[in-house]
Amino acid sequence: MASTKVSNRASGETETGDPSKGMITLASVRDALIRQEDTIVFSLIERARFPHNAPVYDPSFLGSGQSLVEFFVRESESLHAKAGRYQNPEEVPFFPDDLPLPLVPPCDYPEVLHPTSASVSVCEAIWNMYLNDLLPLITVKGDDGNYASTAAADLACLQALSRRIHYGKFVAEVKFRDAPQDYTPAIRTKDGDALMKLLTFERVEQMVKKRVEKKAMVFGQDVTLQDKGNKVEFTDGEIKCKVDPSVVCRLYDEWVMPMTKLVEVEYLLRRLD
Ligand SMILES: C=C(O[C@@H]1C=C(C(=O)O)C=C[C@H]1O)C(=O)O
Repeated sequence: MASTKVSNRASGETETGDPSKGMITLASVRDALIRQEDTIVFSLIERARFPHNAPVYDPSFLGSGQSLVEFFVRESESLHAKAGRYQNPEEVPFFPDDLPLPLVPPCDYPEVLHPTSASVSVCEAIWNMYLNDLLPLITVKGDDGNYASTAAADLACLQALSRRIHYGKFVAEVKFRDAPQDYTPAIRTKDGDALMKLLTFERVEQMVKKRVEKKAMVFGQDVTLQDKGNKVEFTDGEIKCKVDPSVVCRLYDEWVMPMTKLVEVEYLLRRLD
């Protein structure tokens, strides 16, 4: 199987693979996706601590026509851009227009992605899915006034989802390099459906869904103890999860994996430009 050199910088741990080996393979890319599941599940658990807090999403709340969550994400991305975050091809901003230039010297990220394909972004779809579909499923109705903390939790969820979904570019690059003879005809004829068939692995998708459901169950449990005088024991009892595991499974099934595959297709369609 072909592998792709990504980094030999001493401190350069990237999501794409083991920097000590400096290579990526489909297995190492999938390992990175598995690790990102933890970040996504934990960020959803953090967001679910707060009720829906509708004013955060109300464009009239600040009086500027921009919702608090949009303001929070735009301002955060501006700061992150100055610090050089978007020099990293693994990071895709939600609001790329008018971002300030980095104040830090350029970082020589290894060129793994094809230059014209690197610009693929499904941020708008992620934004709409998160606000309209996912939030009502992971939060209870209500308003506790914790608006800034809520927006900060939203930012963490949005960034984790975006990173995972846009990671499809790296998946697609490795798949292409592993089997250019399979992908090239469909790329040349711009056949998105054929590309979708080629890059889909049903069995892997089944495992992803099962694993994230289990992670939501394990990570979202309260661990309670009972002090029995001479020893401390775990308390048995009903398990209540902080985020519904079936919702996390559904998130991956209906949105995360389809969007990742859309990124893969869009990337491949431009791969030979
Ligand atoms: C990401 C991959 O491509 C597709 C998308 C998947 C996902 O988003 O988890 C899983 C399997 C494939 O159908 C992959 O092959 O690992």
